[in-house]
Amino acid sequence: MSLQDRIINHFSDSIQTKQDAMASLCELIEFASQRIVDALVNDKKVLTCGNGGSAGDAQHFSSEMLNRFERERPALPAIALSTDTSTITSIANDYHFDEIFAKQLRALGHGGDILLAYSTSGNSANIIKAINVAHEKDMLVIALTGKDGGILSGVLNEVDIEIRVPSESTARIQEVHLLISHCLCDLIDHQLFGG
Ligand SMILES: O=C(CO)[C@@H](O)[C@H](O)[C@H](O)[C@H](O)COP(=O)(O)O
Ligand SMILES: [Zn+2]
Repeated sequence: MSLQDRIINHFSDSIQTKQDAMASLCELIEFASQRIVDALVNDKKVLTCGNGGSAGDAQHFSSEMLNRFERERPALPAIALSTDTSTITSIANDYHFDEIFAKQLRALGHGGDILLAYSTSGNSANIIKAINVAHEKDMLVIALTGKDGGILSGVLNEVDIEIRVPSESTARIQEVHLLISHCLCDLIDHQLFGG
């Protein structure tokens, strides 16, 4: 296969995954955006986490909340738990890598806040531990996953929301997670500020 054929395959697979996701996930994305808006109007915040490319997604979303998405509007409260290298390395060094999000959440999360967790496999132990802490604190969990949802899908409670991208490919799932994040930003802005 030529290099250009490989590129065409990546684009075709990405387009197909997005079409599959569009056909199955619109209602859940709408519902998730409404839960985030409910939290924000009650002076609560969104805490985000993820590993690797998903750490990038977590901070991408929080920066669009804190700064702006596509319009001028007030800053919205969000914290990415994947960004503070001093805190992350010390927790991993002194305790365990599985604790890097959970320990921050114990300090920063409050009842009514939302944990927005990104995991393509649903099997990252530090995400599972963060979800357990979120539940202890009466936070709602919105999980962006893929594949079969992994362990994560089994630890969510009945009010949590799992948005599972119908794909087995980590890269394709991440590409749709980014699109879903931008949908959430747009829907949040629209519900809060109109237009
Ligand atoms: O970006 C990629 C692959 O596209 C990688 O960095 C990937 O995010 C890492 O392998 C993560 O550790 C995978 O974690 P998860 O999505 O299974 O929770
Ligand atoms: Zn990636």
